[in-house]
Amino acid sequence: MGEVRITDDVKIGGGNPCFIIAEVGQNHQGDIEIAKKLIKAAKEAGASCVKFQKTCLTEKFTKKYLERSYDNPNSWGKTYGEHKRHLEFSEEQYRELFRYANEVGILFTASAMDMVSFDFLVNLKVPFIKIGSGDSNNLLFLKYAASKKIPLIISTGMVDKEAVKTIYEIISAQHKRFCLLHCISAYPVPYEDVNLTVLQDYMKTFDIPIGFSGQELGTAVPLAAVALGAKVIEKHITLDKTMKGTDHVCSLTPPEFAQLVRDVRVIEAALGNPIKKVVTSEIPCIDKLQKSLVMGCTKNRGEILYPGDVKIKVAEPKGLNALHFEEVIYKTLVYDKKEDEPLNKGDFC
Ligand SMILES: CC(=O)N[C@H](C=O)[C@@H](O)[C@H](O)[C@H](O)COP(=O)(O)O
Ligand SMILES: C=C(OP(=O)(O)O)C(=O)O
Repeated sequence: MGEVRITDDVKIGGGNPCFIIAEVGQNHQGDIEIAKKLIKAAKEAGASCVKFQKTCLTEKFTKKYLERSYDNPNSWGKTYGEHKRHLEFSEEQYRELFRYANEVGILFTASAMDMVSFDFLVNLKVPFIKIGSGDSNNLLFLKYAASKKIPLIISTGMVDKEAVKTIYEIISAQHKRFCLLHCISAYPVPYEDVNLTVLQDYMKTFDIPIGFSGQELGTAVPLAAVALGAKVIEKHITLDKTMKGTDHVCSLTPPEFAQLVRDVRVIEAALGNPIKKVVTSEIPCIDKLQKSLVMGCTKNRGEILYPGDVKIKVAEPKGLNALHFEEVIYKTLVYDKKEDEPLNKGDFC
């Protein structure tokens, strides 16, 4: 699996730490101060990056769609257009947030929800661009994005494996600086629909870093994703899950996000390497509790050690590691030995 370079210091894939994206999305309620609080919270939680969603409404939606009534508790307007306009930051506000994230010291980017937004983000000089699941079937956009040669992280909700292969082919025809995220687009995703083992299939099929964008509740599923080898994790972050908005319910609060990051780092450390061996930290327990070979009875030099004559016990001093039991049986004692005395190499021949 290749590595994707995001900045001079940050790479995704290989042995690099899992890249953890705090997805603000539209959980800022259209309020730049809340957006800044979320950037700060993402930094303090230890996220690798904070992400927004940039949309040019007339590029992403048809006029009719924007005029459609959007009458629900998460709506910020009577029509979908009013709702989205309320949530959309201007380019100037994006520049302000970008500067703020730089000051705070966290990578900043957004998903480009259309080509106009893609160009804006390229000009803003974000380190990579996210393409959300809403564009996983948008082959024109994917070709355009690939041609710009900026690193991409692409989610694959709402399509099947054939479409994911098409995404892979379109981008890799131009470059390999991209990652694919397994994703199911529901808010929240029922656990039975997550199908996390798709990650393993992606890892077998594609020679690029694979990650997971989770819209289910809690942190168990992204943690399992890391255990399965995900190199990118994306989760929504919110100041308050009860706020108005479609995504708050499946988001993590700052303390939950911080716990996720800590747990991801624990899992990465714990995955270690697959060669089973005795490790240094076990030595005190070996010294204290590992069993060794001792005499089961008193016997003299020249006598044969029959199976019942050798016991396996925790002893001090220790005898031979008990794994050598079979090598001792039917050997002849070279010294006199009392019951419970350790049996060592050289004590028999
Ligand atoms: C597929 C996709 O774009 N999903 C995004 C990323 O997860 C979401 O944040 C949507 O923007 C959000 O759920 C839309 O909510 P509403 O329609 O209430 O503004
Ligand atoms: C829709 C998005 O992401 P995902 O498909 O990963 O939820 C996004 O990043 O805007």
